[in-house]
Parts: sequence; C-alpha cells; structure tokens
Amino acid sequence: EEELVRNALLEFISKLSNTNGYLDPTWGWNSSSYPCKDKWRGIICDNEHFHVNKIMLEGYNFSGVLDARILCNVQSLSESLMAIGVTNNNIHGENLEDIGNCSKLAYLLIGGNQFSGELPVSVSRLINLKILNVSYNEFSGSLPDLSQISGLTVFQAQDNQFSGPILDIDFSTFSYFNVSYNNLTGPIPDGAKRFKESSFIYNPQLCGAPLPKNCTKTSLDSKAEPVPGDSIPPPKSIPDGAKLFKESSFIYNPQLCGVPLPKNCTKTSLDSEAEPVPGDSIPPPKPKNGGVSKDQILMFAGYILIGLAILSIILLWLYKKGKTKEEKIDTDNKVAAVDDSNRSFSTVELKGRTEFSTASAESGIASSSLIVLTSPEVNGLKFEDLLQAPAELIGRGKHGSVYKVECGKAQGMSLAVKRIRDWTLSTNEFKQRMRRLDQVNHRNVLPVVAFYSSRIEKLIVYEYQQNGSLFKLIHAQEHPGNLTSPPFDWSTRLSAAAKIADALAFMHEQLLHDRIPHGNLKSSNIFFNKNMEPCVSEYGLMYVDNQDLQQSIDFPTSKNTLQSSSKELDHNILFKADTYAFGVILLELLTGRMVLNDGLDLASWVVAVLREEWTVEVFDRKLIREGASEERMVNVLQVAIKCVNKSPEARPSMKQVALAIRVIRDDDERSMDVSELSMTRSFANLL
Ligand SMILES: Nc1ncnc2c1ncn2[C@@H]1O[C@H](COP(=O)(O)OP(=O)(O)OP(=O)(O)O)[C@@H](O)[C@H]1O
Repeated sequence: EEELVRNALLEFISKLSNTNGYLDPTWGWNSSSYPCKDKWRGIICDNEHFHVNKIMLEGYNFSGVLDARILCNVQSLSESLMAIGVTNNNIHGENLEDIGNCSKLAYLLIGGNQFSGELPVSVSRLINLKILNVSYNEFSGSLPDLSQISGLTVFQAQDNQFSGPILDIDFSTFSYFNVSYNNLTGPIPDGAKRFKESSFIYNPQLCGAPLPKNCTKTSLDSKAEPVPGDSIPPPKSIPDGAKLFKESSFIYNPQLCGVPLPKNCTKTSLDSEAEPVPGDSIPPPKPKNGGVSKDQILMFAGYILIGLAILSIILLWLYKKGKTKEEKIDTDNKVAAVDDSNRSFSTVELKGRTEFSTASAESGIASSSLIVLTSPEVNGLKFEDLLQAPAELIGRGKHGSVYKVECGKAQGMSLAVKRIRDWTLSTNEFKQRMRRLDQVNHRNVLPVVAFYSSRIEKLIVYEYQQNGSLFKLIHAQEHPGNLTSPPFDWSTRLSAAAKIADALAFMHEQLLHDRIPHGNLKSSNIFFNKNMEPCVSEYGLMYVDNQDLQQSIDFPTSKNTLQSSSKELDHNILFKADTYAFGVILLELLTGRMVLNDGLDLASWVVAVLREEWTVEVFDRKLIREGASEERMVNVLQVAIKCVNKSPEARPSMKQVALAIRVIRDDDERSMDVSELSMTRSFANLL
C-alpha cells in the first residue's frame, strides 16, 4: 500500500511540476524513500499510521497539471487525504471530476492558478469540505452546488468567470464567502446578504443588498439590455503581488492591464469605456438605437486629439518663451520653493519607456510649487530639474504611479517620485499635511525629500530605495530560480516587525491630534534602506476620514477620497486600520503567503486553519526548516490575530502591539545568546 501511495505521489508531482519527475533532491521525493517516514516536503502525515493526510504545495510556481485521477483513484490515499493545497502556482487541471473520490477532503485550496472550464459537479459530493478556495482562476459555468456541504466555512471563488445565479443555500456556517469579479446574475439570496459588498462586486448583473443595485424587474430579466458600461467590468490592473508571475499567467484577460502584460493601465485602459484589445473575446457594447455610432465616436476622438496636439504645441512654445519666475524662500519650513504655475507633470510613452515632459500645461489658474524639504543632497533641487531628468516608470499602485528619476542635481541620488491619483485634498491642506509630517521623524520612517502640489497634480519625492521592499523580500524567495535574494530568516523578520511596530507606535502618538494615521500600510510600502533597516514609506499620504473609518470596519484598508471629516470621531479608532494592516504584515511574515483582497483572504485563511488547530500549518515552511522557535512564532501569531480582529475597537493600539513584539524579539535574542553561550561552552569543553 505504501508503495502504491508513493508511486501515485511521484506521478502526481511529476505532472504538477512539469519537470519530468525532476525535483530538488532536498525535497526527498524519490522512489527509494517513503513520503511519511522520510518526511517528503509538502506531505503531512498522520504519524501514528503513516497515512498521508495533506498535500501542501502552495506558492512553488509549478506550471504543470493537477491530475485528480492520480490522487483520488488510489484508495489508500483518497481515504486518508484531508487537504490538497496548491494555491499560487501556475497549474491547470486534468480529470478534475475524479476529485469527488477524495471524499475525506476538508480543504481544497487551488486558488491563484490557471484552472479553466467548469468546476466538476463532483465537488458537490465533497461533503466534508471546510474550506474551498477556487479563486483567481479561469473557471466558468455555474457555481458549485454547496447545499450538501454542511460544514463549509470558507468559500472563495472571486476572480473567475462563473455565471448564473447564486444558489440559495444555508449560509449560516460560512465565515467567509466571496464571489466578486465574476459574471453572476440575479438577486443575492437572503442568507448571503450578511456578507459585505466586496464579496459580490463586479458581477454586472448581480443585484440586491449588500450591493447598491436594486433588483428591479429589468435587472432580474436576464435578457434585458445591458446597462452601458455595466456589461464589461472596468479594467483591473494586475496587483503588485501578482506581478512576479509570468505574462502567460495573465494573458487572454481582455480587461486586465499592467506589468507583466504588454497592455499598460493608462488612464484610458482604466476607464470603463476603454476599447477592448482586438481579438479580445468580449465584444464592445452595442450602441443603442438613436445613440452615437462607433464611427462617430472615433471621428470626435480624432478632432479632440488634433485639438489637444495644437494646444500642446502652443503651450510648449509659450512655456519655452515664458518668463522665469523668481524663486521665493519659504522661511517657516527651511525649504526652497519654486513657483511652477502654468506647468504640470505629464508622461509620454517613448519606445516603451515613460518619461516626464513638460508637454502639457495647467489651465494657468493654479499656483503650485515644488517644496524641497531638508535634505542636504537635494538642496536646491527644482521642479524643472525633475522635469528634465530621465524618468522610468517603476510601478503603478492603487493610488498612483511611481517613477525612478536620476537627477544630476540630487548629487547622484536616485529619486522615487510618486504621482498620486485622485487625491481631492486642496493644495493648502496637502501642503499643511506634508509640513506637519516633516516635523515628525523616526529612523524607520522614510522621510519625504520634496513634494509638489497643484490643483491637478500631487507628487511626492522619496529617495529611491534600491534594496527593495518587504514585499519583495518575503515573496522573492518563493521562486525556485531566485538565487540572488538574501535569506530572510526568522530573527531578521522578527526584528523588522519590531522596528516597524515601534515606528508606527511613535508616529501614532505624535500625530494623534492631527488625526493622521498611515492609511495605506502594506508590505510593498516598507523598504529596506542602505543599512538594511526597514523604513515605512508613504506615511499619511492617504486621507482617512469618517467614511473610511466605516470602511476600515468592513474592509481593512482606507480610501483616499476626501469627505467631510467628523470631529466626534474617536481618534483611537481612526488609527485602528493601521493596526489591522500591521497584523496582515505579521501574517505575511509568518506564513510567507501573498496578501490578496486587502488582507481579508490571508486573515480568514489563518483564522480558519487555526480553528482546526493546525497551528503549525500556517507557518512559512522556510521558517520551520530553519528551526525557528515555534513557541515564539505562535506568540507573534497571537498578536497578529488580535490585530486583524474584525472589530476595530477590539484591536490593540500600535503602542501595545509594539510592546508585545518587542518582548518576543528580546526573548528571541536572549535565546540566541544562550545557545551561542552553550555552544561556546561546549567548544571550550572540547579544548
Ligand atoms: N522609495 C522607493 N524606492 C524604490 N522603489 C519604490 C519606492 N517607492 C515605491 N517604489 C516601488 O514602486 C512601485 C509602485 O509603488 P506604489 O507605492 O505606487 O505601489 P503600491 O504600494 O503597490 O500601491 P499604492 O499606490 O497603494 O501605494 C512598487 O514596486 C514599489 O516597490
């Protein structure tokens, strides 16, 4: 029997990894060993009977196929197998209908892959399922019938192409349910109304609470004319985390844009009326009778483009000829300021590279300046210097784009210029905020070097951090081919967490009365400076207000839209979205997993696994292999779980969190000292 299981697993991994059976020998998978006795990587067994319980091969970038027949048609294996976890690879499925034979499965985790076609009906027979994650794939057809699976707690099906209605089943056992970004139709069943709006968004024909769209007769009628702009969901840029994957992971998604796809998320492509790329499968919405035809639209667009080109030439000419305005000294902020009215940043695509240029100009009403804050290296830096320096687009986030600028005036310093999108703070409010932030310094918070604010453009200049972000450090390791990234061991992770927590606690304390939390904390906004010290970037750039506060209760992150702020808002609660975000960072450090869906997926996955008392399962295998102290990892996990509590009031303050992490870090350092000491002693004994 053991041999049958071994052979099945070897065949399974050979197809999954697409390497004709070749695997890193340190994984232990070979025909002269046994999966349980020899502890093959990714195999978790029942140690009493040596039965394979779980196959956990998540985030290894495998690009082959998951053949369910191989696993589920070997009786001794299918009878013991409780979990198949292959999320975040690049795999397809084969013989998926045989998954129904793995009847003991409690965890089927295949999200973040390239599965396509219909989800097999046999999934509905997996009545022991507790977590079903099929999200971020290309599944189509109807959602599985979950009515027989009475113990299901988590169902993740977001970002697929599922169509048809959501069946009205008993949702009372579910702690998480997400079917957003599909093509589902009809009303949301009553039982599912308790989930948040984010669980359903971007299903153009879904209606009813919690979505804002009412189920009118028309929206219930599947043959009804689609509402213009509704039939094609707005294009989505590929999240930063997913940019590590190959282009092939994203192709044939007409509405997806950004790196690694060749299709840029330009304003037009992010505009819901963007033209689909030729060959894309979704036809453009038909003009209604009496509406404007496509030809007419093209004609008008042509006129507008010609008009804009002429206007740009005139303005460029005026700019070159224009008088140089006098520099004025901003005394209260030890800054050099240049009046840059009549100019704005704009980008032009130049053979695939993006450069700043002065090609467009503001209407001439706004008056704006580049404010250079105290930084000896860039003293005297002017807005023109930035405009003239070559700039390279290095990434686009939710709130704007970042350019790397090599500016001679910055004495060899490379700059990262963040261009903030959609920020509705007035120029004065923005300046006030930047000046206030400039007064609060912490060694683990990246200082703003300069900023620029006009009515339509807000730029923040940072020093470019070439050691990369925490996000890259955690996730670069997942790619087997990546030999360049330094090891990110437990003590480095713990020390980074302690420093980040200290920095946030300090900033919160200093900026409590100014009501300025970070507002957009995540691992991609934490950089390692030249001394490999973690530095929190973008502190306070996002405006968190009353509405955001409500949102932070529903969702962990905040929006940057400015609404009327309310004085009675509890200051402490305002900062609790940062606590949540810090908790997600802790989970990322502990699990090595990607954060999707603003951390909700990671948090609910961890909570669900812990509920099953699989504590060790959640930890990054690299940490386990390294021999990191399980006890201290569990301690950090407990802090993280408190931080991601759904109720903001129940979350600890960053001051409390910082203290807790510091205690664990000190304990860890002491234990290393002790083990070093005992090693020295034993060496001494040998001498
Ligand atoms: N100071 C910096 N030094 C080096 N790289 C940077 C710097 N600031 C940003 N980047 C890089 O630029 C890219 C885009 O950053 P950006 O902050 O826009 O994205 P994000 O953090 O994913 O989204 P958001 O808009 O929500 O902050 C990221 O890859 C980030 O690592």
